[in-house]
Amino acid sequence: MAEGLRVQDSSVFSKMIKDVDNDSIFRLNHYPPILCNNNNNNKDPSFHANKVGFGEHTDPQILTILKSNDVGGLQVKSQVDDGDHGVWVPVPPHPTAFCVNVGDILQAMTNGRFMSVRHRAMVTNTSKSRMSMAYFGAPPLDTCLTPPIELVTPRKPLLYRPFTWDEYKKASHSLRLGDSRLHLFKAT
Ligand SMILES: O=C(O)CCC(=O)C(=O)O
Ligand SMILES: [Fe+2]
Repeated sequence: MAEGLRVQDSSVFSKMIKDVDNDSIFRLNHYPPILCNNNNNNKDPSFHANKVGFGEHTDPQILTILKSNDVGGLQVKSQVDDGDHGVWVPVPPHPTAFCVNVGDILQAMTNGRFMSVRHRAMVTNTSKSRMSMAYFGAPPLDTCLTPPIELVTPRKPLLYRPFTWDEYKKASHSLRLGDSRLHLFKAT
């Protein structure tokens, strides 16, 4: 990504994740099937369960590498503008591919060239559990997050003030899952 952005230090993003003190995490999510107490045990083909299993959010870290079993449910929101007019686009499970999401701090570190993606997981299956696993690459807590100088120009001034990953995590604890956290760090 750094090479694609013509950043001289091409390890500027990867070195944060490779650091021995990185704060990366690995999470397993389990979405049990929706059981419904209707009279025909959900065998009615017109019955479509549709519930939010994991609410709309952006991942706060640098990037996420995500994979699920063969049960669908992941959706990403397209074109989020100020009026929040995006539409939900399903991301079907793939047997051999991972889904890679840009996280909030990559958005800050690329000065908005890459945008963190709003996504959610729906539960639509009435018979089979959905399982997903996600690796969230994060820097050490005390890393100062600010874009490389090549990405800050008079035409693209600094969007977010420098902050540490620790500061970002603490600030987001005061917000709800779906709230936008990055705006707390907007440069003035
Ligand atoms: O289960 C999924 O596909 C998405 C999970 C997710 O967004 C997360 O764990 O942050
Ligand atoms: Fe997520």
